[in-house]
Amino acid sequence: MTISQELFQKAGTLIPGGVNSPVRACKSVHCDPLFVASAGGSKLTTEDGDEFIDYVMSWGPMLLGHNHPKVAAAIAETATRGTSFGAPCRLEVELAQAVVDAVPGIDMVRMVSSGTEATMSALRLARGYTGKNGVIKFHGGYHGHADAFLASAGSGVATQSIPGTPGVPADVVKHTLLAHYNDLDAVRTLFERQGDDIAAVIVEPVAGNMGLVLPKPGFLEGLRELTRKHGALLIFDEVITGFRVSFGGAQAAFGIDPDLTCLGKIIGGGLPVGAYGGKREIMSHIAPSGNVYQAGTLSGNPLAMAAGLATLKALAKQDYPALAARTDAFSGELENILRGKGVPVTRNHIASIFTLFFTKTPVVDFPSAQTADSKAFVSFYQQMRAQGIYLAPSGFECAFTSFAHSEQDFERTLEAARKVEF
Ligand SMILES: Cc1ncc(COP(=O)(O)O)c(C=O)c1O
Ligand SMILES: NCC(=O)CCC(=O)O
Repeated sequence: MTISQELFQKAGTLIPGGVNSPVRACKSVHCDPLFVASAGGSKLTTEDGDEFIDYVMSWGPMLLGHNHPKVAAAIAETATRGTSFGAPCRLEVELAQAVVDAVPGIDMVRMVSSGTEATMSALRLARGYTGKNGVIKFHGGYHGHADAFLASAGSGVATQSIPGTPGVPADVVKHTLLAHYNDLDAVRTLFERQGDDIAAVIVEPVAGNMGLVLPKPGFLEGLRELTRKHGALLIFDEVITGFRVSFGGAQAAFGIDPDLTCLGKIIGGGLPVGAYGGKREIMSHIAPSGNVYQAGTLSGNPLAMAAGLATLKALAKQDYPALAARTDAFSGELENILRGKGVPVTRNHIASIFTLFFTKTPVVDFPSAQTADSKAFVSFYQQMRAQGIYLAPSGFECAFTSFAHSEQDFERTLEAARKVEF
């Protein structure tokens, strides 16, 4: 047995499924998870001493690469002054300023400790602000694990084929309305039928939890128009796309002005941070300036703020278009290699994110993502992992590159792909 396998066996007796988040268990690719001992730049090193080129990057946060010296130094320096105050600190103001400066739709922002908290709180605010209950989400969209969002969710819910999660009351689910991503007509119909009681549309502006799916031209614009028309809020869940699709997120890249924006992952530089923000008039309804309650013992934690701030400062100096072009070229070559082996492949790419779907069908929504051949994916995943390439263990997730990935990393990855047999 490897050390990872020993640890996983022990973990299984102590932690449900042996993991603290289901997607890590690698169940659907019929592998045991690798236990990571350390990470630096584009690489992970396991407890067994094996090195992997990482395209998971902690599920998105590590856009600068693992253990970036500036981020590590900021955390260490801040820790010398204490780890949690439960009282306001300077770093919260500085990170809030950095977020407001970067993200066009955010005038005010509230820090929380995860993406789940950000989306859950944004929905509560939308309901409190509009006095309505309904929320439209998209099939295959994942917004964390709050009750309202687990219906037809992507990511691990899709990977494990969990139809409707036990434990979520029907009284809650009845307020969640579903449409297919990129299907504006379906959203229009929901508004026509039930518009009086729809508080918000929540959308990943670029979907990243059914694999990567780009918005069709006009889709996001249409959501903006429909929500305005019916007095509902448009919530952009930019937990993946924030600071990644561009420094100002997908909203800056696509020129759409959402009412509320949810952030997570990159904003914490690898520490537990989420945030939700938006128009001053709406945000001022949050307690204590307003009556929509939301709180957190560790919200605005100094170590987390320091990591986020150091990350955003370093990212502001990075060449996003260059990384996008390199990721496009690399993922395009990967696509060519696989196609050359006779397997059908559809590639979706934006910025430093891509997904290769094992299907001929263009992937524009959850049903088309589900046409991908999961057997081919499992085989690809296993053979790549055996050659030191660490991909997300599900066809419904994205591959992430980072500013730390070198051309040599890409070349080694392509070399591994050339050896894969289907
Ligand atoms: C788009 C999106 N929203 C929300 C979340 C939830 O964030 P967290 O896992 O930090 O709770 C995730 C990822 O997990 C996500 O990808
Ligand atoms: N794209 C899905 C996630 O990032 C989730 C990570 C997790 O639940 O561990």
